[in-house]
Amino acid sequence: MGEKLLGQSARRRSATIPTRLDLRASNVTVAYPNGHVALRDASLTLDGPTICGLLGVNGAGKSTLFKAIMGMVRPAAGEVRLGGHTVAEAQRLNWVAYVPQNEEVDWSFPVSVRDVVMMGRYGYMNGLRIPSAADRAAVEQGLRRVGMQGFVDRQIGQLSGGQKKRVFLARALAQDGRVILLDEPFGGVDVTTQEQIMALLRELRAEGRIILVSTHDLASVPEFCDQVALVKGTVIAAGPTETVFTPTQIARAFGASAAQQAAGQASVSLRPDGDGTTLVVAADGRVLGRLEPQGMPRQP
Ligand SMILES: Nc1ncnc2c1ncn2[C@@H]1O[C@H](COP(=O)(O)OP(=O)(O)OP(=O)(O)O)[C@@H](O)[C@H]1O
Repeated sequence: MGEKLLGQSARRRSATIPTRLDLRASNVTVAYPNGHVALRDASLTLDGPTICGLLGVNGAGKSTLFKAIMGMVRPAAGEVRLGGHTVAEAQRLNWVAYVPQNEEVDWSFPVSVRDVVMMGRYGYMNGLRIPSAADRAAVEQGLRRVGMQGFVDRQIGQLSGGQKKRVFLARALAQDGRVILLDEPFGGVDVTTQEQIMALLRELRAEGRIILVSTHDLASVPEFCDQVALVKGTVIAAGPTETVFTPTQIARAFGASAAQQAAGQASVSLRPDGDGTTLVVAADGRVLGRLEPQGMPRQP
């Protein structure tokens, strides 16, 4: 009976996966129970396959947008659709996989690496959660792809920060999500691990998935993001990296002083103007943009 049910749901999944998947967040507003509005009227469209960087200061609303895409918070207004499906339907189809920030996980919980990665398969199992041969193979393959196959029986709390991240990536791989959300995958990892994770994300894009990555590592964005979404209480700009990851837009999202560092690679400087605004100036003296006191851009 269980096998039969599993077979039916597997058929349903394969029948409904579109060849091109899109993610559409439309005018999403999220308020937490304490009344704090973390996102207001946020819209983002991603036509996969793609790698999109989600950028913004601490508290800008990046994790909240992830939670809305995963169905962990219900928007007070607006909606998220994946391949035309609601978030609840996409969850049933196992489309959305999530790699959390290390800080979000209770590492004292006594589970092995195998158990954590197997969680990615729960959506494919019946109520008894007895792994099939396919589930075990997906777990093994996920761990192999992130180079953690040698740690399968280790308690998750006994791993380094970078190793924990790789295990959660393996969980997302085992889940075979069409949309993969990564919350700061490069925080606290060494350069080699960062390069390995980037290479893996490129592979996942080549497999047709949508990858949405929140990161504070702005320097790496032009190298590995096709698109960028800037978040500041809403999505203030989104689109191809070359058009959105510009000094003026970075200054808009990160504020004047942070933008000086963030946009250092683009050789810009910020210069106060007489009327209380700030000029964004290129190395050759061209004025690239002008920031209003509250950080909103205006044409020079
Ligand atoms: N459960 C909650 N209840 C109330 N407010 C919350 C809750 N979670 C987050 N917030 C607030 O919502 C805002 C957005 O938080 P969010 O975690 O989405 O930011 P973020 O961009 O992911 O930040 P970071 O870069 O620090 O991870 C912040 O002001 C935060 O304090």
